[in-house]
Amino acid sequence: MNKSQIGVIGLAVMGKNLALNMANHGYSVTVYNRSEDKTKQLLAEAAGRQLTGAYSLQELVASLERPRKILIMVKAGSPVDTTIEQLLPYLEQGDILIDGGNSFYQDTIRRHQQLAARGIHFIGTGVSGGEEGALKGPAIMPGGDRKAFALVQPIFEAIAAKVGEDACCTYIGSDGAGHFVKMVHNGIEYADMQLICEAYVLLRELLGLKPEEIKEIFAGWNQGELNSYLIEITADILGKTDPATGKPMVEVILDKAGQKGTGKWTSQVALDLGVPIPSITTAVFERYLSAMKDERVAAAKRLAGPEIQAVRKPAAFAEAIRRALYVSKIGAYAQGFSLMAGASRQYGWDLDLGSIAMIFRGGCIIRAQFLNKIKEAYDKNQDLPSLFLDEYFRTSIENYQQDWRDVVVAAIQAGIPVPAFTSSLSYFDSYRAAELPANLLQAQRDYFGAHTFERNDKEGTFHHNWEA
Ligand SMILES: NC(=O)C1=CN([C@@H]2O[C@H](COP(=O)(O)OP(=O)(O)OC[C@H]3O[C@@H](n4cnc5c(N)ncnc54)[C@H](OP(=O)(O)O)[C@@H]3O)[C@@H](O)[C@H]2O)C=CC1
Ligand SMILES: O=C(CO)[C@H](O)[C@H](O)COP(=O)(O)O
Repeated sequence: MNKSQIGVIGLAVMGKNLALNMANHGYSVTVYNRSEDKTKQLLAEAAGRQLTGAYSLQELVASLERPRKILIMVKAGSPVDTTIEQLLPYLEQGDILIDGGNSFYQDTIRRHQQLAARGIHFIGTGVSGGEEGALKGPAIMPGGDRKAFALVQPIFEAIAAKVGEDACCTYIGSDGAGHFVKMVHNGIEYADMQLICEAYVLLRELLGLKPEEIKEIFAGWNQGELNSYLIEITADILGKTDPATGKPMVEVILDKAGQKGTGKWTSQVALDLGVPIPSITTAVFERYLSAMKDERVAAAKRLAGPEIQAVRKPAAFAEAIRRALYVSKIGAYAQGFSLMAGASRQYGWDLDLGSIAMIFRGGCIIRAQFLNKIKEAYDKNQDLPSLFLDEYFRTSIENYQQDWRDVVVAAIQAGIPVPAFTSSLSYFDSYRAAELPANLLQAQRDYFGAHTFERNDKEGTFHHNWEA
């Protein structure tokens, strides 16, 4: 019997579609899932393609050509460790395990070390694009053993999304680098989604627009510099009707956001690395606040806010919202890319931020025309301290910052929460501030705890006798 070129374990949304994508590109694939029904269902759906089913891990391993290449697409966390443990007895030195789930990068570093000690190569790879991307072309962010990656590179590049001639797949760096970058991708995704939601609520509450009208505005925005997958699907969502009630679909969905944890990890890691990412963290907190639905409903009955005043020039204000959204988005991406730069220094990954922007251009959830500008910025200066300092982004903010401030002020005066717009703006203002009030903060620390301070007129560390 001919051996398959690659195996896929885990046939839920992602694994199933990645396996189909590989088969569609002419690769022979053996598929396995813990519960057999998913394997049988996939084989039935994919009749005629080069997919072979395996009903045990031993059978899967035996069906693969050497060195074996096995893509694990199971639920992130302990299921990945369980799967690896169960596979190990059947593997040989030189075999390659690939974890394509949303694994925490520290777990990937640990697994990489454990498997290296046994002569097994490990590639921790971010995969983004959801169900459709997995089938038609995701963005792929592989990290780990570079020589092992070379053996799977042709398969990854074949199935990845393409922008022009470029495959949205590039080697990211050693051990956990690929999963780190995917985690930050998701953190940026959280901020991007929150910002779009804030633009939507401003159009709804300040301009009194209906979903169908907001859909047209988003569709228009998608033709310009905001062009992106998330804006495109937002316009699409706003045009859908609930078949059961005839109401706009968006209006029958409960305002309680879910999350699987990658945004929270991004914020936790940023705190550990000492890199500020307020818009991303705010987006995580807003999901938590949204989940407190009962408490919010009770509070709404007791805590009054201002009356919302109608906006006098709606068309001009809608344009101001667009501009504020664009520059807030620049702020969120500046934070995400700073975090990757910080991690690159910390872990010695030597991340190529321009190449990362390039692979984000296609296949993934945050794909956007705007990423070309980020790529160009890092092509000009790969050590750029912040995207804000690139000429294109600096000029965009210069041109739009009055609208940014006007929109945030209008929202605050109307009592409409826009925490991501606001935190992006405050991040920008803090970043551009030559002086912050941390001088007073240092004095306070020294006053109550003798924590000492530096002076701006001479070198050294000082303590003042505050109570003298
Ligand atoms: N869904 C998405 O849009 C995206 C998901 N991802 C990531 O890709 C990975 C796969 O995602 P998705 O396809 O949504 O699947 P899920 O995250 O929903 O996981 C379900 C799969 O994991 C298997 N599984 C769960 N627990 C175990 C276990 N203990 N041992 C063995 N197998 C187990 C399930 O097998 P069984 O059928 O037997 O229960 C099933 O195949 C995850 O890490 C996810 O975070 C990445 C990008 C996008
Ligand atoms: O990785 C992804 C896309 O890039 C997934 O869609 C992710 O699971 C979505 O995250 P959450 O459920 O936390 O919103």
